[in-house]
Amino acid sequence: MSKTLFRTRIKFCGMTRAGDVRLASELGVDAIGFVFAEDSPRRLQPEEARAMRNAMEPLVDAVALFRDNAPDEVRAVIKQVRPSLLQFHGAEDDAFCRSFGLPYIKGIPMVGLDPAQRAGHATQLHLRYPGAAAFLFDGHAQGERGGTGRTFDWSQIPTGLGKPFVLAGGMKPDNVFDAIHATLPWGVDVASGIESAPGIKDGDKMRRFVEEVRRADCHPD
Ligand SMILES: O=C(O)c1ccccc1NCC(=O)[C@H](O)[C@H](O)COP(=O)(O)O
Repeated sequence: MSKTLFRTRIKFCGMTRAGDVRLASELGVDAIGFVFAEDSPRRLQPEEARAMRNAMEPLVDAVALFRDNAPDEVRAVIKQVRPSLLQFHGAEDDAFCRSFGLPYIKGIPMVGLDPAQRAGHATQLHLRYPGAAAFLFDGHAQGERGGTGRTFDWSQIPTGLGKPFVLAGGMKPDNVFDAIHATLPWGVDVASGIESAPGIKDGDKMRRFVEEVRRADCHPD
């Protein structure tokens, strides 16, 4: 596709208030993430997420995020919230991620990789998650939770993935322009960089974030 027509997708993650969801939709955000990971300060109950799902406009993806949740819990969320995509951030394998019949994004920790993991990373990811719709590269180490606002060394992003990738980890209005230029992701994902407190989104930061992504798309070189 011509560079001038390409548009970097935006996902706002860890929404907990219907007003924030409405503003995100108005700003043209592509996807909204609801967190069900047990240890998250942004964790929602399925009924809370359902209320926010109902505040979403058409043509915006609802993403349900899990970290080693039990299969029954994933199924209960799907039934109540009707997400269009699932996102897994734990030790789930491909068979588990696929078993719910929805496309899935696999979160990949990018901090603390050893040389063996770095070598042939794209191939390893292909073999481990053949069913993934996309990978999301995040700024935490294996076994840690995401959503902490930490970046990672973007030069470690594997090349030759053959699938879209989403850049996450410490994205904020002040660095997302440079991050897009440095890595050319399919999309960017942000949680804490648009917050005033965990789960409480800040309208000005949300607006500035979207403006900076649009600016990067208008200045591809
Ligand atoms: O957000 C959480 O609390 C969370 C908990 C457990 C696993 C993943 C979690 N969040 C992942 C994300 O929200 C995104 O990957 C995010 O873009 C990265 O977070 P941040 O660095 O705060 O932008």
